[in-house]
Amino acid sequence: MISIENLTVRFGGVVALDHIGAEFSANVSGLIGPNGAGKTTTMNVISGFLDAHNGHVIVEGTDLVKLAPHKRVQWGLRRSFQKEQIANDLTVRENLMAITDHLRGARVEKRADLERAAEFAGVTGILGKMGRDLNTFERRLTDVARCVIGHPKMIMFDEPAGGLTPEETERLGDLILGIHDLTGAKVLVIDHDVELIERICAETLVLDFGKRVAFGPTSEVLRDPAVQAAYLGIDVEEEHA
Ligand SMILES: Nc1ncnc2c1ncn2[C@@H]1O[C@H](COP(=O)(O)OP(=O)(O)OP(=O)(O)O)[C@@H](O)[C@H]1O
Repeated sequence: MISIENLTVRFGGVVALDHIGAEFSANVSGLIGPNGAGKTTTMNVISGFLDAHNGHVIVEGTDLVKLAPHKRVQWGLRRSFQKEQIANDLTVRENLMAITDHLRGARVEKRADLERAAEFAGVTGILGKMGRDLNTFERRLTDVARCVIGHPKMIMFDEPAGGLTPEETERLGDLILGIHDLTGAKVLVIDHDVELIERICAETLVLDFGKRVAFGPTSEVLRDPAVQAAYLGIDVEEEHA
């Protein structure tokens, strides 16, 4: 269970998140909303890039908002970024080792963990390739491998389908769906690709202007007129006229 309670973030006069609450029980959940809705702010608060003015994010009994950011990684929090954090002058293997090096455990276990993550993400064949030589999809797969290393408990993906072809998006969706079975982690996905969200996220939270518009099973949420008006740009008045 990922329990977001009363989460509030302000930037000066802008209320980026206004007392947001949602209890995600699905293995893969979605977070959607138009530009400026507060999606990235939510992810930044959970990962520790930003401080919340108020509220809690409780996962498996731990309030992540209260943990120091580096302790959140040790606890098992992982995230991907809109622009992947892959070092160009390191190989894929070295990029993955940058994660395992920061985790506790014996070297042999870390190596096995790395190999398992690489195999899962489908990057075993490119472990020797330099970061700068990777195409967009290979970078994204490397990012997935980074996220599943080291017994994660919660993984957040920020627009994972950005810049991918429909076929690549489908393969990435399959991978994300497999993460819980591999690691036991809960997954939270932000994306503008509603088809992807509908396919892989059992539950979805919709934000608009920092407020909760809807939360629940994804198919129900996407049919909600308030969501269609806010997110999909459909004029509800017109629809019902
Ligand atoms: N560092 C900041 N300083 C001031 N305002 C900010 C800052 N970061 C975000 N905001 C504001 O907070 C609100 C929420 O922004 P956020 O980036 O979370 O939205 P988003 O839903 O992720 O949008 P997008 O889909 O465009 O990435 C917006 O009004 C934005 O302008």
